[in-house]
Amino acid sequence: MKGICRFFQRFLHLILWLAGLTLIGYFQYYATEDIKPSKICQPITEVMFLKTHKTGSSTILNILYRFTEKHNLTMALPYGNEPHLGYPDSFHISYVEEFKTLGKKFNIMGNHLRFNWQQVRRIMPNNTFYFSILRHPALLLESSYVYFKNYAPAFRKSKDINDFLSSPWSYYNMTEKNNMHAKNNMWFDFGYNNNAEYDESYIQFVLNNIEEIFHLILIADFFDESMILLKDFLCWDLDDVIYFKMNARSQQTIQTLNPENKEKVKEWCALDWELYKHFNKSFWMKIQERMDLKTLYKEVELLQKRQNELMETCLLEETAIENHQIKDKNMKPFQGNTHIMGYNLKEDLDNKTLNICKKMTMPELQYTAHLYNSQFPFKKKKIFK
Ligand SMILES: Nc1ncnc2c1ncn2[C@@H]1O[C@H](COP(=O)(O)OS(=O)(=O)O)[C@@H](OP(=O)(O)O)[C@H]1O
Repeated sequence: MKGICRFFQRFLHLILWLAGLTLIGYFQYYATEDIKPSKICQPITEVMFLKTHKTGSSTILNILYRFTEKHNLTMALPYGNEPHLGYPDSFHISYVEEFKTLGKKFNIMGNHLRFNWQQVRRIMPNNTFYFSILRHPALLLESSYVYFKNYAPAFRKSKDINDFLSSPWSYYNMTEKNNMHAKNNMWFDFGYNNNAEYDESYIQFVLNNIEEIFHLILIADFFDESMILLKDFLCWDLDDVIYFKMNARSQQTIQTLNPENKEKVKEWCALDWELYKHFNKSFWMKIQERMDLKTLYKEVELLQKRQNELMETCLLEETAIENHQIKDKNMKPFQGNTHIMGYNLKEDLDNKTLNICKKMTMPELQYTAHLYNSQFPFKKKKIFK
């Protein structure tokens, strides 16, 4: 009996000793890392991104496309040769290719759509992480104005953006198609009425609704900070959120609102302004809850360092270039009604590096077609238009 007790005592000592060693090893390992992980976690692979317009959303979609390929995931893609998920119609599952066979099995969703929770939840798994991005409404309007100049009737009729803003009601007709780009575009993209009257209880109701569904709302004006917060929420690696800026306007086409009109946007797009103010505040609160500012900016610095390294490795000019300078016509981004910048790759890259660089610079429509064709090899090829 004594022998058995001693055996168990020794066995217990051995277990305690091994547990102690593991703990010491764990703390030593993380003490030597630059950045300590806030927690040990599993990367999230079920993600829905509401791609709002002119908010840096194509840069995020490129990140999601690369993550999808890296982990061999499935993406809810626009059906047939469509570039978007039915926008500006309210989203319906039939806008997704193979929704009947793959519904609830998709991992990632992120193409342009007008949000409709009842439909989206029918095709995405129940544990999906929902996020989106907002931008200051004045900067967004500047960007939309040139991009949608001939597409939105309200813009088409005005001389320039300051002319439009000086008397918006003389150009804006709420019954005309495609005018959502001219007034409260983010509110519209979230699925709400962009022409609704300003009403505090209605606004509060919408903000509460969005908060109930979306786990995270990023802010384009703090893009790199947003990437760090996103990677923290998703438990992704820093490399997963390194990006090259997509869809930037050429310098020559930039029209800037004068200070008076910049202020006026807060009234003209009052619903978007409330949305932005609310989620800008909650963005910084979420950062505070999850990390201190020192850690945040250390990670931002690492992200920018890695981004610069990749720009040097990949890009012929080491920066974005004008559309007419892009050598490979298959790598030209869709131009809207303006001039959108793109990239030239270096010519002597090895295959592995070339693949990384190509995917980081591939414009949205081309990448959508590429993913579609590899996800649905037996369907008619999607071609980018
Ligand atoms: N990383 C980063 N940081 C800050 N801003 C960024 C970033 N990436 C894209 N952008 C700017 O976002 C604008 C394009 O937005 P979208 O890609 O959402 O446009 S679209 O709706 O898909 O056409 C476009 O804005 P403008 O240049 O003002 O037009 C891009 O320059």
